[in-house]
Amino acid sequence: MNADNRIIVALDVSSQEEAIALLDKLPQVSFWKVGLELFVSSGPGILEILKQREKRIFLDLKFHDIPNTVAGACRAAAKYNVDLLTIHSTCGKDALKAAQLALTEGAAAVDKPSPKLIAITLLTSLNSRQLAFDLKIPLELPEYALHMALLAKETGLAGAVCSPQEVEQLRMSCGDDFVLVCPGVRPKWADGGDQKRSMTPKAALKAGADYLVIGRPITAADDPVAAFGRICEEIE
Ligand SMILES: O=C(O)c1cc(=O)[nH]c(=O)n1[C@@H]1O[C@H](COP(=O)(O)O)[C@@H](O)[C@H]1O
Repeated sequence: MNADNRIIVALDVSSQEEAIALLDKLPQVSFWKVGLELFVSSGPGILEILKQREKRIFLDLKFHDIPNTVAGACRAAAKYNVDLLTIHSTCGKDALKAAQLALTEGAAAVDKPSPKLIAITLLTSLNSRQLAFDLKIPLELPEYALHMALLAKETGLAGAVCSPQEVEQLRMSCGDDFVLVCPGVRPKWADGGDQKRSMTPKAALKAGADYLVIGRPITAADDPVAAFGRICEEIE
């Protein structure tokens, strides 16, 4: 796979019009992420637009609920025929299992391939201090992230979302077939913003990420085309 096919650009805007403007500006991007801001603002229409343009789609709705509810949400999401879908590992094993089963059944019911369900391990906006003092988790951060990834793997999920700082360890423990998606990616020249566990795109890929999720360093740049091009050059 070309290095630039491994970049998923986050469409974190608040209207379909803004999203389409970014799609028009960046036709070279092949994989887009639709997250909570855009989906809640404008609904599923954008998914159809991305499909018409033959783009791959990461539908990042980060489900987090009881088994019956996440299963229902996954069954409904299966009809969108996206490539990746997210759920929080902290839902627990029963909910992860129910979600995976419902997604597979939902996709079969509409005769579409099943999206890959991937689990959030620990949000990249959190650091070890917050894990210990705010969330009161009595584990070292890398150990916690690995535990959450293994929970997803043992439950039959296709992969996990993790920070690039943990991806090497997760790759070693979860194997090559487990899809590892890394947000919290920052080129040296970009603002860190609210991301706490970052690495550069090149270092994240070298550490074992399958895909990088990058938003603001591209979409909020003065020149998004130049920013995307610069990142592709840096990782080639
Ligand atoms: O699931 C995600 O994609 C995600 C998980 C995570 O732990 N951290 C994280 O930043 N994300 C998403 O990745 C994107 C990162 O955007 P930027 O910080 O602008 O590059 C946002 O859309 C986040 O919702």
